[in-house]
Amino acid sequence: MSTLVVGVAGGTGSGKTTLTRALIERFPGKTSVIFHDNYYKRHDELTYAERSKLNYDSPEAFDNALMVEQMKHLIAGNPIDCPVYDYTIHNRSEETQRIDPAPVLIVEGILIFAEPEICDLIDIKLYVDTDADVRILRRIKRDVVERGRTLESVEKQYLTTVKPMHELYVEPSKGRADLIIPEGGHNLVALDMLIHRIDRQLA
Ligand SMILES: Nc1ncnc2c1ncn2[C@@H]1O[C@H](COP(=O)(O)OP(=O)(O)O)[C@@H](O)[C@H]1O
Ligand SMILES: Nc1ccn([C@@H]2O[C@H](COP(=O)(O)O)[C@@H](O)[C@H]2O)c(=O)n1
Repeated sequence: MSTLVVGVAGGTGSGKTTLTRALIERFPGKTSVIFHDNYYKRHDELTYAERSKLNYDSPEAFDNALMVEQMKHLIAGNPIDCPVYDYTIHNRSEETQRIDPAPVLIVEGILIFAEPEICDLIDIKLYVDTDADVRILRRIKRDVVERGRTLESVEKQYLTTVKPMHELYVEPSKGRADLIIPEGGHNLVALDMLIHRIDRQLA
């Protein structure tokens, strides 16, 4: 079985997961997905307060070697036990998740195109492009409702690390994309083109 690797990058809150979900729904049973976020480094040695101050928007925050190794396993047709990240504690959880290989491997994350070894394994590179004001509004809502954060902590993190790292690493990585998609999973024209391209691979 040959594997088509589709990368979905873009800033925080841009709509990456929405696009990823739209692709999974269109190809039931034919996709496996891995999220770069699940490969954030473990920090058991730090307290919650110390972990909450770390920079989570730089390539060094991730265990990229493990992600590359597991991507290669999936591409070779073998299952993996993927780490599972828990944003509410700023740490990797004790669980792992079994992921089986599939004809289409979707890889999602803000920094996947900023890491050459990950980028080199991706066949179709998609960058979801959304204005920064829209993204921060979405992020505030999500981080407070789903990730147990306060408004003040979201604001502080955004200004100290998220925004500068976006400008340093995420935005420049757009240049490595094959396709730049405004509106992500809601862009029906782009979605249709992608579906045709993936259909061709699966035929
Ligand atoms: N094109 C869009 N128009 C309006 N809302 C969107 C669009 N794409 C995503 N969203 C919403 O924005 C929020 C963040 O989207 P998500 O896909 O989780 O972003 P990311 O994975 O890039 O952080 C979600 O609530 C999602 O429903
Ligand atoms: N403990 C953590 C780990 C990561 N983040 C933030 O997640 C963002 C990436 O996820 P998206 O779904 O928004 O793409 C990234 O910008 C990190 O700042 C966090 O807040 N806490």
